[in-house]
Formats: sequence, structure tokens, C-alpha cells
Amino acid sequence: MQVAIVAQWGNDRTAGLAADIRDRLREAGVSVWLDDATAERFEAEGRPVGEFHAADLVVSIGGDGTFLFAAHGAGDTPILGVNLGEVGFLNPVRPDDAVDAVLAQVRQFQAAGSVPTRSRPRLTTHGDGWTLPPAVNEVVVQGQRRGHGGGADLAVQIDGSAYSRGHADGVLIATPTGSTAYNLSEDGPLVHPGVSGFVVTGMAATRGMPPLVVDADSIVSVSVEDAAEAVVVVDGRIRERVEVPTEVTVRAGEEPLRTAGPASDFFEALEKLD
Ligand SMILES: NC(=O)c1ccc[n+]([C@@H]2O[C@H](COP(=O)([O-])OP(=O)(O)OC[C@H]3O[C@@H](n4cnc5c(N)ncnc54)[C@H](O)[C@@H]3O)[C@@H](O)[C@H]2O)c1
Ligand SMILES: Nc1ncnc2c1ncn2[C@@H]1O[C@H](COP(=O)(O)OP(=O)(O)OP(=O)(O)O)[C@@H](O)[C@H]1O
Repeated sequence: MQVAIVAQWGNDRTAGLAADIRDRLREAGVSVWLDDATAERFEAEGRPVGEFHAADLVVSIGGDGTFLFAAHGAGDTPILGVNLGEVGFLNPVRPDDAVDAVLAQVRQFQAAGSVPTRSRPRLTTHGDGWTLPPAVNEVVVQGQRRGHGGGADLAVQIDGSAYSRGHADGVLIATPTGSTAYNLSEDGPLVHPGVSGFVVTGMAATRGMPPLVVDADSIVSVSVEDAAEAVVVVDGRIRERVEVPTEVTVRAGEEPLRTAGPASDFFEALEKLD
């Protein structure tokens, strides 16, 4: 079995826990990769997180940002999230339980050849000649910047039917996972993870554009006009600058995100947002 660990960088606690988990896994005969930044702290050889899709299990130690970073490299390899972040909405395992939680996955893998997983949908985004990596939380299509003078004229279509047209800072398409993040700040609805669908939420739209929940098979297209440029942002981290006018298409990705380990309790996790 191959386990890959990514620990939030610049943090002694996450690096220390990564080393503890690595040592216990090695005692159990499991091969371990550490991400480059963490390995460097121990003067060991690391692996880029972009290669972690080749592991059997990815362990992410940190907050939501670290989980999203791990998810962008993990492909369909399951991720077990350990919370050492400020919010840690996406990470259900407490640090004290981390070693046991990972060893439990190892036993499952050794007995059955795989670990039990849950899946969460991702979003894929493309435009004229470009495609972005899948989003776990959301895709934002916006003008050059937020705020006065920075928006764009946006037209949103769902499966080819016009939904809304007008000036706005942007439009946000969120997964149920991402409904608790940026979508919530823009007054979009919370979506229970058991619901199959996505949310389309306008950002400071000048004309009415109520948040809309669409079927998970829907194709959302956003046409952008009258702006210096359009900016498309995946999970707050990956940005594509696009010449306008342009059309951006967002739909469910083929490969969902897979998580391993204890399930997170949605209502308990909401308390972390207070
Ligand atoms: N105004 C806003 O609220 C705003 C603006 C930009 C980005 N974001 C969010 O930040 C995310 C990136 O997270 P980051 O940690 O790399 O950036 P970050 O460091 O800017 O943190 C954003 C905050 O969102 C929290 N968060 C992230 N994903 C979450 C989720 N699914 N549910 C609940 N809370 C969540 C993080 O813990 C953190 O408190 C983006 O996907 C976007 O959702 C929010
Ligand atoms: N081991 C790592 N190697 C390279 N980049 C990393 C690593 N860990 C984290 N990062 C970068 O830092 C970002 C996450 O850091 P961030 O400060 O947002 O922490 P976090 O995990 O959200 O925790 P917190 O809740 O404490 O903010 C990732 O998106 C990634 O860009």
C-alpha cells in the first residue's frame, strides 16, 4: 500500500503529526510519501502533490486550504482529512485520532484491497480553447475585479435556457461541498451533502438573480460582455484570465472527489462556521 501525506506548510504541528503518522505506517510495512515542502523540513526526499493520484490513500493535515490543495493533486485517490486548521470544515478527523484513523484505513486496504470511500461531486470548467482543473468548492466567473467598475454584463443559461441577464460582480457555481464557503458569503443557500445538484449564485447582481439550485447533470453557461477581461477562479486558487466577450461552461466533472475515514457530520461541522 502507498500512502501520501500532505501537511500544511510552515507549521510545526502539522509537520510533527505527519512524521508521527509516517513512522507508524512504516512500522506497519506501508510505503509513505511526504509532500515536497514537508519532506524538506526533515531533509528527506519528497514528492510533488501533483503525483499523489498514484497513491492508494492521501492524508491531508491542516485546514480547508490544505485539503483543497491535496484534492487538486489526488485525482480519484481517497483523501482522509485531519483538522489542524482554523475552520477545518472539510477535515473530520481530530489530530489526536489521526494515527488510529489512518491505521484503520490500512487494515481495510490490506483486507479488501481498497478503502471504503464516499464521493463528492466536482465541477469542470471550459471556455474557448481552455479547460480548468476540477473544482471541489466552486467556480467563480467574474469581471476584472470585484466592486465598483469591476463587474461585467453576464448572461446565465441552464441547459440552453436563459435564466438571468444583467450587470454583476460575477456568478458563482458551487458544489454542495462549497455551499458552506464563498457561496454562503454571497447569500447562496446551504446544500446538504446528500443532495445531488449545484448552486448558481449571483454576486452583487444589479437586477434580481435569486440563487438557483440546478440538477447535477445541468450544463451552466455564463456569457461575459462589457468588461476589460473575465476572470474564472477555481476554489479561490486557480485563475484563468479570459478576453471578452466570452462564454464559460461549467458542469459536473467525470471524476468525483473521494474521501476516506470517518464521515463528517454536516450539522456539527456547521458549528465551526460560527
Ligand atoms: N468572501 C469569501 O467568503 C471568499 C472569498 C474568496 C474565497 N473564498 C473561499 O475560500 C475557498 C478557498 O479556501 P482556502 O482555505 O484555500 O482560502 P482562504 O485561506 O482564503 O480561506 C477561506 C475560508 O473559507 C474556509 N473554507 C474553505 N472551504 C470551505 C468549505 N467547503 N466549507 C466551509 N468553509 C470553507 C476556510 O477554512 C477559510 O476560513 C474558496 O474555494 C472559496 O470558497 C471565500
Ligand atoms: N505542503 C504544502 N506544500 C505546498 N503548498 C502548501 C502546502 N500546504 C499548504 N500549501 C499551500 O497553502 C494553502 C493552504 O494554506 P492556508 O494558509 O490556506 O491553510 P489552511 O490549510 O486553510 O489552514 P488555516 O485554516 O489554518 O488557514 C494551500 O492552498 C497551498 O497553496
